[in-house]
Amino acid sequence: MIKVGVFGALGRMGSEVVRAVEAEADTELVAGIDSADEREKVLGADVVVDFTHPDVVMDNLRWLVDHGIHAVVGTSGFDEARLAEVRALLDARPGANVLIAPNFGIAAVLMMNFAAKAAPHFESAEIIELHHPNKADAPSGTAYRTAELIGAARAEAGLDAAPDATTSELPGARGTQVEGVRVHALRITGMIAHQEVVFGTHGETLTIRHDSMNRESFMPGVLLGIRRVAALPDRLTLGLESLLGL
Ligand SMILES: NC(=O)c1ccc[n+]([C@@H]2O[C@H](COP(=O)([O-])OP(=O)(O)OC[C@H]3O[C@@H](n4cnc5c(N)ncnc54)[C@H](O)[C@@H]3O)[C@@H](O)[C@H]2O)c1
Ligand SMILES: O=C(O)C1=N[C@H](C(=O)O)CCC1
Repeated sequence: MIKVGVFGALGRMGSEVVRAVEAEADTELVAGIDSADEREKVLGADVVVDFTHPDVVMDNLRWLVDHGIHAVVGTSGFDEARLAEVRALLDARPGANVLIAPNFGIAAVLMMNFAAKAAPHFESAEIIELHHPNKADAPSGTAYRTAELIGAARAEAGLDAAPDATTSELPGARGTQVEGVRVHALRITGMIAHQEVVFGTHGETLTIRHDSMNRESFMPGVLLGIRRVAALPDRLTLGLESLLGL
């Protein structure tokens, strides 16, 4: 039996994780805590799942690593500087592994993987992410990671910057840039989590689209993380790709 704690248990994702952990035969909920609770309630857990907020997740991770508890993290906001900080934390303390996944949807992971594969073959590439309007961060962690993957694939292929003749622009009209890739963030009532990656070359375009229709869609990936995090070969794993054999 895997003993699981949940940080952010009253939130949209955390409450779904609590339900999923309670429903499985091989996982047991030690405690679900939210911002008003003491973290000590999860002592005794093998794994803690964090779906909180980018402003608090680093402090939570520090605490988990200090206490030797494996962490499965879905909270967004992990840029290279934060990942370096997590590596330093892990180097200083033996014991816990950390899995950080920008998106636990299996189809979302495939979408990112396909986008990275397509990237060297197109001179233009832009990302449109669409989410519910209660989302705190923009662009999404998924869009950020997708842009990093596309940027790296373009650089490796020796591609120049994507063509763009814009010389006059209202601020924001062309989105933001991550690793040279334009990212546009939409916040739309009725939506959950969606992304389009649009590629173009002469006479052909390719659009790769992913849609999460509900938050249950993330649970198979979260449960996979819970089951595998303790035995992962690296102390820090980024994304579900290696767990899916990608
Ligand atoms: N990786 C993925 O697949 C995935 C999927 C969905 C959402 N997310 C990310 O997960 C995060 C949470 O999303 P959400 O929609 O559930 O947000 P939410 O606002 O519904 O839930 C966050 C919860 O965390 C609680 N919280 C805040 N600080 C805390 C603390 N210090 N300790 C414990 N709990 C605390 C809040 O009170 C709230 O209940 C966001 O960063 C979001 O981008 C990731
Ligand atoms: O609902 C959210 O918030 C989501 N956040 C993640 C992100 O920032 O990419 C994953 C999708 C849902």
